[in-house]
Amino acid sequence: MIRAHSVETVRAAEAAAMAELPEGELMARAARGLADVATARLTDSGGTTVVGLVGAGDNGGDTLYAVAHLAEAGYACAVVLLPAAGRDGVHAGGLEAADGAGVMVHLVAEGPEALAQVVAEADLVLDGIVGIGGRPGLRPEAARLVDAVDDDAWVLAVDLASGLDPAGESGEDDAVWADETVTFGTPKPVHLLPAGEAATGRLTVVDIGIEVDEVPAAVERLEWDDVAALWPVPGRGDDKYSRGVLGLVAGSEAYPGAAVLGATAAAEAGVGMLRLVATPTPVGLVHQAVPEAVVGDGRVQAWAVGPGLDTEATDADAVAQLDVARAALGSELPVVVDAGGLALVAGRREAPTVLTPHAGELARLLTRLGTTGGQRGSGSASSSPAADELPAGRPVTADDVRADPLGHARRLAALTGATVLLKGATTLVVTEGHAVRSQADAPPWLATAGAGDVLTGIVGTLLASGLEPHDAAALGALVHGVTADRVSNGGPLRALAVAHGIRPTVRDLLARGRSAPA
Ligand SMILES: NC(=O)C1=CN([C@@H]2O[C@H](COP(=O)(O)OP(=O)(O)OC[C@H]3O[C@@H](n4cnc5c(N)ncnc54)[C@H](O)[C@@H]3O)[C@@H](O)[C@H]2O)[C@@H](O)CC1
Ligand SMILES: [K+]
Repeated sequence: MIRAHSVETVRAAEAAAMAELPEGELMARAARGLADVATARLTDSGGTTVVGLVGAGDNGGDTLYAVAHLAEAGYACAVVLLPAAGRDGVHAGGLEAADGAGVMVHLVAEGPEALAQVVAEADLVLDGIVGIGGRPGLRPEAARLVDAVDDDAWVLAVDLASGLDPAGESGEDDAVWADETVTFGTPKPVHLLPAGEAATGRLTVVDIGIEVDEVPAAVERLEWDDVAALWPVPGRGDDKYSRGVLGLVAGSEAYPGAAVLGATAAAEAGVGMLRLVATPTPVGLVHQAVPEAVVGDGRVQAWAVGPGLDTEATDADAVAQLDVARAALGSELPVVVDAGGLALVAGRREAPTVLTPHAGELARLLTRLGTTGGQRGSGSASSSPAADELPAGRPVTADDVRADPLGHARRLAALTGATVLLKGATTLVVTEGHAVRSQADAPPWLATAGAGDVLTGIVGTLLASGLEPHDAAALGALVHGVTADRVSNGGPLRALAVAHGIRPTVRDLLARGRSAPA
C-alpha cells in the first residue's frame, strides 16, 4: 500500500529526525537523492544542461545543493533565484554550495526575456520554487519562467510541483506540470489526489530517514501486492452460501443490459451465489449470459442495487422490483448502490453501504439531500466553490464536484454514513474515520457505458463475502481498473470484455501475492 502523510505529520517527523542528526543532514540527504535521480534521467536522455528554479524556502535549498552536485559531476548548471531579494532571499548554505561548484546564478532583476532564454536551454529543470510550505498558485514571474521550459526538457519537481496545494484539497490551474516528482520520506496527499496527481507525473520517493510508518496516513492507495491479503479466497470448509450470496437488483425494460454486465461481473469475480431481481427482459438476457444466476428474491448476504434500474417505470414487474430495491436499502444487510439506485437513497443507513456515484450523480444526490452549491465560479477549477461553502441555495453541479471531488465526497459520506466511491480518472473512496483511498489503476478507455455496472458487480461480490465497505470499494476499484488496463492493452475496450477479464486478473493478482515475500 502506498501511504501519503499530511504536511503536519511530515513536519513532526522531520523535527524528530533533525533532533537526532547533525544540522543540515536531512537537507543534504534530500539533495543527494534529488541529484541521483536527475543524473539517472540525464544519462537516459543524453542531456547535459540543468536549470534550477529556486524559491525562498528550504525547497529552494534542496535545489541549490542538488544543482551543486550536478555541476560537480560535470553538467552545465544554472539557477534562477526567484525572490525579489535576490541572493539574500534564498537558502544561504545552498547558494554557497552552488557558487563553490561553479553554478551560473541568475536573478529575477535580469528581466523575463533573458531568464526565459536561460530556462529554455535546459535539458532538465529542477522545480524548487516551493514545497510543502507553499501556498497554491504561482507568482507571475515564476509562471513566465515555467512557460519558457522547452517541451523536450525533463521537469523534475522537488517534493511537489510548485503551485499545487500540498494537501491536495484544492485544485490549481497555475502550477508546474512535472514529468516526475522526487519527494522526501513519504508521499504527500497532493501526489495521490485528483487535484494534484496529473501535475505530479511519475512519483519517486527518496528515503531521508524520517519515521512515519507508525503514524496514520492521510491518503492510501492499494497496490497489486495488496490484493492477495484482502481478496476473499474460499477455504476447504466453504460452500456457496458461506462464501456469500449477492442479491442483484438491476436491469429494467428500458436498460436490460446493465443486469447482464453486473451479473457477469459478479460471476467472474467468484460470487458464491447470485440472485437476480429484475423485470422479464433482463431476466431473459441474464439467463442466457449467466446461467449460474438464480432468479427471484431470497436470502442474501449483501445487495447490489441500481445498475439499469428504472425508478420511473410504473408497470407491475417494475414496481415489484423497486419494492425489493427499497427493502434492500431499508434492511440491515450491506448494500452497494449505483446508478438508478442512488435515486432511492433517502439519507443515513446504519448498515454497511457503498455509494458509487460519478460527479453528476454525486451532485444530484447532494442537492436532493439538502446540500446546496456556492456562488457559481467563473468556470476555472480554482474559482469554483469548495464543498463546505454552501451559502447560495442553488443546486450542486457536476462542475462543483469536479472542482473539489474530495470535499464533495466527504460531504456525502457525512450525510449518509456510507462509503462514497466517487468515480473518475482517479477514483476516491471516502469513509468517515478512515484515510481516504485513491485508486488510479484504469486507462481512460474505461470511461465507457456499462463500466459502472461491472464495478457494482465486483463490489457487491466483495460485500457479500464479508469485506468492510472501505476495503470492498477500494479493492473493487483496483481490480476493475487493472482488468480494464489488461483488456484495453492500449486500445478500445467494452464493458462486457472487462467483466470477462475479471477472472484471469484476480487469478494473476492472487498468484502475485503467493509469490511475494512475506
Ligand atoms: N523540513 C525538513 O526537515 C526538510 C525539508 N525539506 C524541504 O523543505 C521544504 C519545505 O521548506 P519550507 O518550509 O522552507 O517551505 P517551502 O520551501 O515550501 O516554501 C516556503 C517559502 O516560499 C514562500 N511561498 C509560499 N508560497 C509561495 C508561492 N505560491 N509562490 C512563491 N513563494 C511562495 C513562503 O513565503 C516561504 O518563504 C520541503 O518541501 C522540502 O523540499 C528537505 O530539505 C528535507 C528536510
Ligand atoms: K517544488
